[in-house]
Amino acid sequence: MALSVRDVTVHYGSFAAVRGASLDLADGEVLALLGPSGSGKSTLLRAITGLEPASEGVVSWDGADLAAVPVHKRGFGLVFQDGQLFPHRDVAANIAFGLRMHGVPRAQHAKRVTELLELVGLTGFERRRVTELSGGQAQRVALARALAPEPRLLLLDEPLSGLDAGLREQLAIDLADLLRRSKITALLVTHDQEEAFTLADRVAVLDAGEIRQEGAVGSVWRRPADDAVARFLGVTTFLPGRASGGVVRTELGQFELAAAPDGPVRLGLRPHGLRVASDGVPGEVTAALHRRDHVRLLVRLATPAVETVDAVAPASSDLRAGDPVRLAPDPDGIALVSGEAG
Ligand SMILES: Nc1ncnc2c1ncn2[C@@H]1O[C@H](COP(=O)(O)OP(=O)(O)OP(=O)(O)O)[C@@H](O)[C@H]1O
Repeated sequence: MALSVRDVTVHYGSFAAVRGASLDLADGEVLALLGPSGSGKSTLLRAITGLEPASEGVVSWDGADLAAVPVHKRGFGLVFQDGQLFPHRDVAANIAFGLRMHGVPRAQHAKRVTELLELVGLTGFERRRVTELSGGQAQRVALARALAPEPRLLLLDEPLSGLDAGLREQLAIDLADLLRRSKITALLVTHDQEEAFTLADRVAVLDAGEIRQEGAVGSVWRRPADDAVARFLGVTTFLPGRASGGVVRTELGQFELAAAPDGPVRLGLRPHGLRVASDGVPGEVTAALHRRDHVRLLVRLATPAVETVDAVAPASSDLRAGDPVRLAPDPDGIALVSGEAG
């Protein structure tokens, strides 16, 4: 295991911002620390880098404890939300800074800078002043600078959150491609689930300083460990049911869920887990919100198990509050929630 974090607790004064966090990261793997604002993601990342002392626990690399290894000797590359470039230097000098710090001979700088600019999609930008870059370009330069000394671990703290939505999506795709192509081992902090799912192989979901669940992206999405994780991952309705042979019977109809163990289960529905259909559970629209590619509905049902649910209709729908509607389940929007209700 490349990175290993065991029972790490970090205090700010008497307040424990991270409690008993453990995680592992294998070579070439990308792990996202995902969680709401204030859940302790940045604090855990800072403890791993050595920027924040842990009051308990061990951070090790290939089995060697890093406690006595200073930040700049850990072989980690860092990228923050605001890339923190040197404003008075051009792009090449910013990237070469990382090389100088790691004793790469000056004669090799220009070639390496050119390679890195190509890697981040900024070929020919060497002489550009960093004050003349767009937000997205600046983050690409920050990434190139962090990658310059070939770090054994890349740590990214909300690297895309300062950018507008469209750019963020594009840069997330480019970054995911770069991490995979170059087989970079990386730890990413984000509060954005789409970003985490685009970039990471595995996610660790934090809430109130604790890692609540850790696993492959798909399994965390489909089987959240508890209600808090489920809510954070977009579940808005909880629904009891009874499973038998991969079919779950509920008051809102039958759901096919191969993973459901026979017996009582708890389902978590995301809004698109219920769709407007000609045949289904009857209800009345109480609100309709028009989104780019669908209409999000709030629907009052006549069932005792759940009174109000979120649902979706096609973008072309002209449903309004007060209209009668029927809803049918869509397995794609349904998760199996483990653990205690909360
Ligand atoms: N230097 C500090 N001194 C005291 N408390 C701090 C300090 N830094 C963070 N905290 C507190 O620790 C908790 C965790 O903060 P942290 O920044 O790690 O959360 P986060 O999940 O990264 O949040 P965000 O997504 O908003 O950056 C918060 O309650 C925060 O207020």
